[in-house]
Amino acid sequence: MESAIVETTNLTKRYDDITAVDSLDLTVRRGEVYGFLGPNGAGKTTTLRMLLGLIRPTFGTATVLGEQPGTATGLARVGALVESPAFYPYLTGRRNLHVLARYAGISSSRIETVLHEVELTDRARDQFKTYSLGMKQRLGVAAALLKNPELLILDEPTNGLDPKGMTEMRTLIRNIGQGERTVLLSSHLMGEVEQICDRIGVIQNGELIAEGTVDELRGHAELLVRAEPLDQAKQLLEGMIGDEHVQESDGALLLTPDTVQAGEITRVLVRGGMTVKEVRPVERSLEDTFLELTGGSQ
Ligand SMILES: Nc1ncnc2c1ncn2[C@@H]1O[C@H](COP(=O)(O)OP(=O)(O)OP(=O)(O)O)[C@@H](O)[C@H]1O
Repeated sequence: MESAIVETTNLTKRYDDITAVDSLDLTVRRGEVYGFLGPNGAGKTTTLRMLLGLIRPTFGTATVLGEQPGTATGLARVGALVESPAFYPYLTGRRNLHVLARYAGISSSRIETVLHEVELTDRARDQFKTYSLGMKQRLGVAAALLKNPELLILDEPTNGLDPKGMTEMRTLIRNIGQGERTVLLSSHLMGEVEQICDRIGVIQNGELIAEGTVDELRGHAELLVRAEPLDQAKQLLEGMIGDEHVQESDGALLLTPDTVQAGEITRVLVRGGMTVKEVRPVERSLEDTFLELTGGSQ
């Protein structure tokens, strides 16, 4: 059994003096929805194109479904929506899928299944040019699903969609990603990957700067402490848990997680003669983590 559906080692792509992707080591596991998150220009599309064998790495390797990217047997098991797919505007959605299926040697029996999967059955008789952007994008996903792929790769699937289209696409991706099928998608919207992905890889300037589940990346809650006098409380707590775990912010102290319990902190401060006004955990959002990791660029 394959340990990973996608695995890259030192994957690097250079264009002259631009390093678009820099020594990337990422792992996508079977059955998960993996979000490749990063600001514009971070190297997401370049990475996905390497995984599909559309471009060659400068260094490093990638394995997709146990094979090198771009082999015929590998590609038969991978569906992708990386560039906007070309559909015939005057043909219906269904007819367009027929053309693609025939071209790819896929049985037309899949067509109704995929139309149903992307919820386009009701509009399948309409010409492609009458579709909303969201429907066009969903037809693109339907096309990628025709070969019933084990791995579906989607590059910024909600880009350019209105809020309703985005919600529909996100629901669709969650549904597609249930069960055995693996989905790898890129996005620059952290709220989006937080909603739909099981695991996330954060990329910036071509480098993978974090990888993990939403919970792992978010980290544990910090502890907020308000006590008077604050500078004495700070000194006391620094002595107790180390300078690096105590930060002053807005007239309060923020203690990094996994160090001590609220009760213990309170006891120590009170015993030290300080007035304790508040000790409570503060949840970090993934947004905080993302902004921290990427230095605020999005
Ligand atoms: N063919 C190319 N020639 C030269 N530079 C390129 C080429 N393709 C990509 N780049 C550069 O590589 C970097 C990464 O681009 P890439 O498109 O992979 O980023 P991205 O994360 O997908 O961003 P976006 O969401 O804006 O597409 C950018 O600086 C881009 O300008």
